[in-house]
Amino acid sequence: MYIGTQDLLKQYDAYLLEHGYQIEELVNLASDALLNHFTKYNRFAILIGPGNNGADGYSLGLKLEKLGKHVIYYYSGDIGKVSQANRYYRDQCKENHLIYVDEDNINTINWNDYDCIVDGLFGFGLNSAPRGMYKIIIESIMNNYNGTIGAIDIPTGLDCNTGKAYDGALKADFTVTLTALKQGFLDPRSLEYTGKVILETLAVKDCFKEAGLFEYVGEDYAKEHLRKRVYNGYKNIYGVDGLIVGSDQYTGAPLLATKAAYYTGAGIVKTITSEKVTSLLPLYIPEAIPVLRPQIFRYDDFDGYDALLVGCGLGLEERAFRAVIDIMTASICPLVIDADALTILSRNMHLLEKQDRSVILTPHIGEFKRLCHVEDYPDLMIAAQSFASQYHCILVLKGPHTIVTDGKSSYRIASGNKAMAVGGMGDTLAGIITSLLGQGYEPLEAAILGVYIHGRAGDEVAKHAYTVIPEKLIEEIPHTMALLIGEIEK
Ligand SMILES: NC(=O)C1=CN([C@@H]2O[C@H](COP(=O)(O)OP(=O)(O)OC[C@H]3O[C@@H](n4cnc5c(N)ncnc54)[C@H](O)[C@@H]3O)[C@@H](O)[C@H]2O)[C@@H](O)CC1
Ligand SMILES: Nc1ncnc2c1ncn2[C@@H]1O[C@H](COP(=O)(O)OP(=O)(O)O)[C@@H](O)[C@H]1O
Repeated sequence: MYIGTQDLLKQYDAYLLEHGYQIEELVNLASDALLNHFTKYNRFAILIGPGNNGADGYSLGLKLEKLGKHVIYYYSGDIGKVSQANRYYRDQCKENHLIYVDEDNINTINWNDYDCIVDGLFGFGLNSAPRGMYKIIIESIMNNYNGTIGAIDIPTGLDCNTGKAYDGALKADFTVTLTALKQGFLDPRSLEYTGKVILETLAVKDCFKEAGLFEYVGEDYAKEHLRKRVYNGYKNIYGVDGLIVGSDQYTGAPLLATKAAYYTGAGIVKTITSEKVTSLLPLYIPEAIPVLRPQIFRYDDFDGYDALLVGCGLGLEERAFRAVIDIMTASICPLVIDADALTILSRNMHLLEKQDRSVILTPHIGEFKRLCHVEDYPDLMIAAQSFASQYHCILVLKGPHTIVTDGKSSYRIASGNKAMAVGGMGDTLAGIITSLLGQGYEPLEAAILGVYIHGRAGDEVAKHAYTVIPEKLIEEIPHTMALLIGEIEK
């Protein structure tokens, strides 16, 4: 299953059109996919907007008419300004089935004459609140209609990217969404407007990835990719991780990252940290190996590691800058960069350009903006893809349904919940991803799997808790992994 934003979906349509498809043909395929979901109704009012959502409405209506259904098309706006496909399908409709709605006749329409209203007013092309007659039509239906409303692609008035309703939106009973889920549907509050969401893909060449759509990653991915531990495994085969984390000022983050790495299955974790943290570490997690962080790293300080993590409570003092620069220039194994190290990196972006190894960056949105030196983005998913592609790195952009992308393949992760908005949660995730990287998972796989496991462990805790404390989440990790691998039952 794939996910798109308004711009990504436009990109997908453009990709198909550039690869030999005609827009009328796509609309025909869209109505083929829609048809089954409407055949149980008999009398249809199809609301038609000016774009291809309206074209889908006409094309669907023509097919319903062929099945003997009663169909009336209600349209409005400037008829001279409709899309090419909209005109093409409109021309095939019988004149006496087309009703132009204006202020004079809106109150004469009895919507309850129909057992189904099909919403083909606006789809992903809507870019502001419906105005004028469109708004009046929506209000008239919402105030008077008692039957079933089925939306094509997106209920009119719902923002495709945010899932927020504009002033004037239809509340559908069900939405048949085409090609990909819309980013806005990830926000559960959108359900009030979409009703049940049914995804239908069109019968076209599989080009979701080429066109840049995001894959939605759930339990199936984790089950397929998570590996069983082997019968005669020895700790070294599960990796030696070096965590360059913590400072005398920030002592909690390194403890959480270290514990999370162990609980995710790391063989050995060496926590290269400040003096204060070296003394706290064994009390919190006796398995950990504290290493006092040198003022200046030498090349051989990085020998023998399978994965490195830098960040998590490192601070922003001069020696933290020194440490990040040393790690970026003198170490060679796969690297995870989190928290303060991202802020330091944002002032030294040239360091990222020179990396000849896998680098995973795990910013939250604030850190990402700092890395990009921008205040806002028209489309976060596209911004994430471009960043990863420009810097040849893997980007884990944290938030609800965290984004993971290497610029070529892009994902949104299904697990995680609002109870996880607690300090220390990012440090926990960084430890999990580093652990998987050290265990030999491919870097992109480690990032996706790490985010899924983190969110899933959080979901397990949230089943019986109002907040998810990182400590509790970490302790849930081994159980969650055993569940996913099928070694224990729910
Ligand atoms: N790959 C796919 O998923 C396909 C999608 N199709 C359909 O095409 C739709 C997208 O078509 P379009 O890009 O033409 O977009 P829409 O049909 O959503 O509407 C775009 C039109 O609405 C106007 N508009 C936008 N906001 C407005 C506002 N607030 N008030 C008044 N007018 C406004 C625009 O100027 C444009 O004319 C999809 O939602 C889907 O239903 C199919 O037709 C083809 C294949
Ligand atoms: N509302 C939410 N829904 C889902 N996941 C969330 C939510 N809030 C936070 N998270 C997750 O918690 C983690 C928070 O990371 P971060 O902001 O770096 O925390 P910190 O800096 O405090 O360690 C991320 O993995 C994020 O995806």
